[in-house]
Amino acid sequence: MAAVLQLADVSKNYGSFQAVRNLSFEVERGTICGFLGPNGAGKTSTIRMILGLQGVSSGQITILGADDGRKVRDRIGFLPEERGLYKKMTPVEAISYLGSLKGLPAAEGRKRARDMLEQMGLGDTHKKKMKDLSKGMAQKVQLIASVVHQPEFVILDEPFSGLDPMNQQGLEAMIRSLAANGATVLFSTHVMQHAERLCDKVVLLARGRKAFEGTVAEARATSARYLEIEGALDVNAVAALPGVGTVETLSDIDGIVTLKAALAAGAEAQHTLRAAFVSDLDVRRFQLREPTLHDAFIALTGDHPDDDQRHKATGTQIEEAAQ
Ligand SMILES: Nc1ncnc2c1ncn2[C@@H]1O[C@H](COP(=O)(O)OP(=O)(O)OP(=O)(O)O)[C@@H](O)[C@H]1O
Repeated sequence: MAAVLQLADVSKNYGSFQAVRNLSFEVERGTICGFLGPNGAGKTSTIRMILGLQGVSSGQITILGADDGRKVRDRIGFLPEERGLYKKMTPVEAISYLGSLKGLPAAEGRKRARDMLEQMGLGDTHKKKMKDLSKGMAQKVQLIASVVHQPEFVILDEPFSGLDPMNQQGLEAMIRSLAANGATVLFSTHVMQHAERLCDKVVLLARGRKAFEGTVAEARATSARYLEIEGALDVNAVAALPGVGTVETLSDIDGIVTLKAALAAGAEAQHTLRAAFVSDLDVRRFQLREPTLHDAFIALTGDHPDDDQRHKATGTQIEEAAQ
């Protein structure tokens, strides 16, 4: 598959501080790539270099065959992290104006703006000024403005931030439909769940360095499966069970603890559960969890990309021990 974006050994220094370090990765045409990392990892700096909005300190970037994003700006759609559209314009005016800067005729821009606003549930905002829209609404308008000229390559910097869960879902659908129509999408986020659901590929960034590049499944496979065990339990007794590696206490409420126990490669969770009952441990809940992208991120970088998401994990429940 042809790469529409290639970064080769790219670094960015701000004075003596190196925000991006020897970063190399590729994005193939027609795919959705998640650019992941906690706050301050260097995502925005990288995106600005990709777009040619700031120069690289060293290394090379090729985007849509060009050596500078500014040369192909009309073929790119960009949603910046800093939002704020022309406050006195209506959404239709703002969208068609930004489209016109990318070569889209005004009448066509207004028509597309009306259709896209309708699709995004903003059909009744036509007469309002941008300044009178809610933050989430204004963000959706800005998003529409960034893709109204139907760019080949869409770059979105933290597009999910500031949107409620319903609108986040709508944005996920929009990103999928952009890719289904042939566009390439690169979006940055520090919330792993969006990337987990959407991405063909993820690039994990930690303190300016690439920690991982590959599919979501490949990222997950770098992390161990684990057990979540709840009860009046002694950590050392759980650590001594067969197949169990390191044990972490997730919560302790009046002596009822929830433990996260890493499962050794090839170990059978059922075997561990049986041993727990034979040892007469007070197990009230026992679940086998598959590692999430979030778990993989922590395993790969030692960083927590988003503390709010820390305890959320999908998994297969083997058994709930009745009490
Ligand atoms: N113009 C600048 N001058 C000096 N330091 C900067 C500048 N821009 C960014 N930095 C620093 O570079 C590092 C990376 O910032 P960047 O905004 O690229 O990260 P990010 O991953 O996009 O984070 P966030 O999600 O918080 O925006 C941070 O430590 C930031 O303070």
